[in-house]
Order: sequence, then C-alpha cells, then structure tokens
Amino acid sequence: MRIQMIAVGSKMPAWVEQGYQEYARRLNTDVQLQLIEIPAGKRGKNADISRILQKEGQLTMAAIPKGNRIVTLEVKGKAWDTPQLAKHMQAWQMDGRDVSLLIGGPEGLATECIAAAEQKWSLSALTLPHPLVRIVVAESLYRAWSLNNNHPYHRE
Ligand SMILES: C[S@@+](CC[C@H](N)C(=O)[O-])C[C@H]1O[C@@H](n2cnc3c(N)ncnc32)[C@H](O)[C@@H]1O
Repeated sequence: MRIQMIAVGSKMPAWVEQGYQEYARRLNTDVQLQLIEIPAGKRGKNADISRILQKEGQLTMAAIPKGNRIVTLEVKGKAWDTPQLAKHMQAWQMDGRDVSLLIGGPEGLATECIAAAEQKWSLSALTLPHPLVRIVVAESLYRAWSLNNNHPYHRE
C-alpha cells in the first residue's frame, strides 16, 4: 500500500526534511510513504487569504490519484492512539486502495479537502505547525506499522 502525504508548503528547513525522511525510509516496506508538496500561496500584506486557500485546495485535490482513500489531518478530527492507528492501517491495507493524507497550510485545509475526507485524523488537541505535523505523522505511521509487524520499535 502506498500512503501519500500531500502537504501544503515547500522548501522546509533541513531538520524537517531529515525528520520526515528518517521515518519514511524506515517505512519503505509493504507500506510506502511518499511526500507531495503543494506550494503555499504568497501571504503578503494585502493577500486574499480565502483565494489562496481555495487555490491550495484545488492543487491538493488535483494531486490525489483517482480512487484513493482521503484522510485529512485536522485538529478537530478523531484522536487515534497507536493501536487504533495500527488497526486503521490494517483496514486500509485490506481495502486495497492507496491512501492520501492531507495536511493544510497556515490557515488549514480548504473546505473542498475537508468535504472529501473519509476519515479525519487528529494528532492532538494542540494546533501544531505544519512542518512538525509531517514528522509526527511519519513517525506515528512507522510506529503503527511496527506494531502490526511485531517489530521491536514499538513497546507497550
Ligand atoms: C498550522 S495548522 C493550521 C491551523 C489552522 N488554524 C487550522 O485550524 O486548521 C496546519 C495544518 O497542520 C495540520 N495540523 C496541525 N495541528 C494538527 C493536529 N493537532 N492534528 C492534526 N493535524 C494538525 C492540519 O492539517 C492543519 O491544516
């Protein structure tokens, strides 16, 4: 199964790239994680934020391969602990479709993306900066995979 992380924002600092790559590389097994970056619109002084958000939403939707399961990362989504995430991952694999995980930019995800979600995943009640979200998601997926595969990385 391929999991595509489609995230608004590009040109991340090196620590973000390294953190994400560390877990994406480890996950490169029967579950493969890929990152697609959507360039964030320029937020100047008089920027039309709703227009920028709409454009980011259109680009995000266009990056999703046809038929993929869409899961949005939202503060107000469902909080999953690691065993629950591991169960979702198993269900995703059984389902046979690839998964697109959508991460928004500074103002979050466009309405279009939120409306398309089959599942909404919350990492915490805290609003996290979007670069950090990439790393937390990659690590959480790797941990869930290790639980499903009796790999010693995850300990109870
Ligand atoms: C800086 S946040 C956007 C904040 C925006 N005010 C909102 O409420 O969505 C950027 C993106 O990171 C993701 N994100 C941030 N915190 C999160 C959390 N606790 N759980 C899940 N996703 C989160 C979401 O995809 C969000 O669109």
